[in-house]
Amino acid sequence: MTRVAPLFKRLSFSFWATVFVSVVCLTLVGLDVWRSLYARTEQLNEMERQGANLARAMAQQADDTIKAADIALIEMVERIETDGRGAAPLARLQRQMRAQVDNLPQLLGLFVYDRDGRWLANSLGLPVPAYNNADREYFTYHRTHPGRGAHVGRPVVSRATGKWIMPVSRRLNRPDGSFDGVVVAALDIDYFRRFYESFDLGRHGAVALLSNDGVLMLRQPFDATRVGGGMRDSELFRHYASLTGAARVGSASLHSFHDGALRLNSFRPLPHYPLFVTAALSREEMLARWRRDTFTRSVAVLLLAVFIGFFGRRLVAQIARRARAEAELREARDALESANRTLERQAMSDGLTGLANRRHFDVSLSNEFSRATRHQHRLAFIMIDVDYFKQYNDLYGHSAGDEVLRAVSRLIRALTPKRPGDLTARYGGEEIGILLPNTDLRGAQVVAERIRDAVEALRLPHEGSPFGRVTLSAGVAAMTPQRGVHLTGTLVEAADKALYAAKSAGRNRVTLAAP
Ligand SMILES: Nc1nc2c(ncn2[C@@H]2O[C@H](COP(=O)(O)OP(=O)(O)OP(=O)(O)O)[C@@H](O)[C@H]2O)c(=O)[nH]1
Repeated sequence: MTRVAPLFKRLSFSFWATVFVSVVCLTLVGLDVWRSLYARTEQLNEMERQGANLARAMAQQADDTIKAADIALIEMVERIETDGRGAAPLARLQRQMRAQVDNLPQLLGLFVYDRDGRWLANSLGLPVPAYNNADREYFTYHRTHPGRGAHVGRPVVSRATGKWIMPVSRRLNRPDGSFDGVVVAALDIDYFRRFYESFDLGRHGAVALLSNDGVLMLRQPFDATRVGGGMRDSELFRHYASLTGAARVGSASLHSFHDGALRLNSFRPLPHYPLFVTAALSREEMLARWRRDTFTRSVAVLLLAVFIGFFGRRLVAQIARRARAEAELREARDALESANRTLERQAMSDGLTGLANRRHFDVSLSNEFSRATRHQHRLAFIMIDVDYFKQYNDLYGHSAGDEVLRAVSRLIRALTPKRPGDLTARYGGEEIGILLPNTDLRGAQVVAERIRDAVEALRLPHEGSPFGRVTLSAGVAAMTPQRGVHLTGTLVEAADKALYAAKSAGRNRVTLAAP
């Protein structure tokens, strides 16, 4: 604290004002940068949440759609394997298949093929056998795989309807377990597309349904050249395939297989089938609005900071100018006061000796006389005169005489008591008076003797004096002034008379006035 406080005072107000304006501007800009970064993170988080929600909805819809068709297939397998393939059971089965297709809007048709791929029954009412489907991928799959689970095949264009379908199929077995044909549900690709079209994916977003072995089942926007094709080389598939378990529900920024754009891909597996969905949203598109907002606000904040900085600077400069002007005024006032004090001192003091002058002495004498009268104190006065000074001037010159007066004055000043009211003054010519309030005759005599003695001891040569050196004589008077009886002049006259007596008695001595 003790170090900080002086530092605070030493640095100017304009310095602190500059610091304040700078801190305000920097804080403003800093807060805006922080807010913008926070908004960006929020925007990306929101995008991730949106992608995850989309993926969840798509996975659920695909799973439910396939499951409904698969339940119909399970029932058909059960019927055929139980009731056999006679004309009557097949006619009954075909009626039931038509009813199923009418119930499920995602179904374009249900089909039964024998072990050679020939049509046994269908829900479309087409003559049997109309086509042979032994070449289809799902047919080959079931012929070569003894498993009884559902198989979701590559999307193909239906031979019966000419529409894009996704085949879901199951294997038919003989009682001995050997292959005996396939039942197929043809899912309408348009059914999925209509669902996907209901999502707002932005201009650069995309959603897709893929099989776990890398076949693109469906994509929105729809791309007929890629649907049913392999995507094993795509960044998306490689990333998904590297994940296992719960990690397959997640998201990653990946480059698109289709256009190379960087998108945030949220993926999720279907709960019951070896498929997964992905919802890809464009980071650039999502951040475009954030960029626009940030740019507009940043320009406004920067303008504000520049505005504050500019006017702050002007204000600080003005404050600094005013502070300088005030300092100059203070200096001028101090110089004036000092000059006044010097003038005052000069007006009250004697130029040659530096002692109080006659005017000062008269004022002090009057004051001290009144005070002594009021309090009935004694007031003493010593009148000092250099002996044979005229001769000294004549012998050594006026300047040398001045020098003696200065030396004697210095001595007298040094030896005179310094109590309040004591005053040493040049009374006139080579005469010096010493006013000593609260001092009796004896006390004043001691002072006078000490001065006389000291001057003599200086041994300043004086050929014109019988003593051979500069000496002085003093007359001492003291009184307790009585109101209406004494005047200020009374004390001076008494001292002057005593001085005259000292001169008459041979000089270089102190004479006391008669009480
Ligand atoms: N150098 C100098 N001389 C001064 C000054 N003031 C007065 N004097 C001279 O002091 C002398 C005073 O002489 P007087 O008082 O007549 O007598 P004195 O020669 O001192 O002799 P005594 O006083 O009788 O011992 C005069 O010649 C004045 O010219 C001064 O400021 N400087």
